[in-house]
Amino acid sequence: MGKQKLDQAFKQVLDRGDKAFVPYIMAGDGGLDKLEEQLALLEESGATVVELGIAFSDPVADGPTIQEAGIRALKDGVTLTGVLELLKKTKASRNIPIVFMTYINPIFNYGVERFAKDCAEAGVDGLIIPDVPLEEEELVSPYLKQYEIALIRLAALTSTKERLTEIAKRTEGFLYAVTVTGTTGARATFKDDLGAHLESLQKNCDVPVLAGFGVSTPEHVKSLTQHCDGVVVGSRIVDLLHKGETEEIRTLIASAKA
Ligand SMILES: O=P(O)(O)OC[C@@H](O)[C@@H](O)c1c[nH]c2ccccc12
Repeated sequence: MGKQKLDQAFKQVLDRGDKAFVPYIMAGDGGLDKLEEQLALLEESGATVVELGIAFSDPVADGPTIQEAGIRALKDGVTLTGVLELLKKTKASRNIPIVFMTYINPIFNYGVERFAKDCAEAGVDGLIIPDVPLEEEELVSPYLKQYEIALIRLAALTSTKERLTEIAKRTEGFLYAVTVTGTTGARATFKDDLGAHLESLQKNCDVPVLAGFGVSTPEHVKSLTQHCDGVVVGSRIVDLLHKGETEEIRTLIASAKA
């Protein structure tokens, strides 16, 4: 459960010499009744952990692909409550750890303590909350600690060395190393010194370092994972899932294998 389940999942993958692959999908894109099947597809395809997005009306960190997926989910009437209920009901049919990506607003609206409790009951093992900086995480961290839910911190390219060190020290589950300055979305290339940046993050971090934002091809996965423990892929997966291109999804996930 929780943090421990994440640690075990990463250990298993890294011990056999593979890299971690964390796909992101928008919960309820295509209808909430499809979620169980989508999670099963990702688990079968060899994903290490699934990052599940909760649709929100003001997704400040997201680019067009994920914004559109969020709009589709919201139009379909998907809510945080609905997602939690579905995950709770289908928990027994799943082995793969789940991490929520949600902005802080829906959590406040739901009630922080109740949210942490219901996440634990639904089998949500970790959280990514992009609009809660280090200085404000006390708003949620005590409750997450109580239910052993990992708070995954994001390391931005623009942060100072001191700040990055603190983030790497505090993070739980994994460190989310953001590879670009800007919003989510598939990109063609990365900055030249990204490898060195990822390696320096790894030096200060006891949990796996995963690179995310812009990662969209098997070639990206191969080259980035020379410098870190794995990748997070969002927009490309959202796009392929929307188009029903499941074979492409399998190929992309398999590219993290040794
Ligand atoms: O879509 P990309 O560029 O592959 O990036 C991953 C990303 O989608 C996923 O991790 C994510 C979706 N929304 C976020 C908001 C903040 C941080 C991360 C995310």
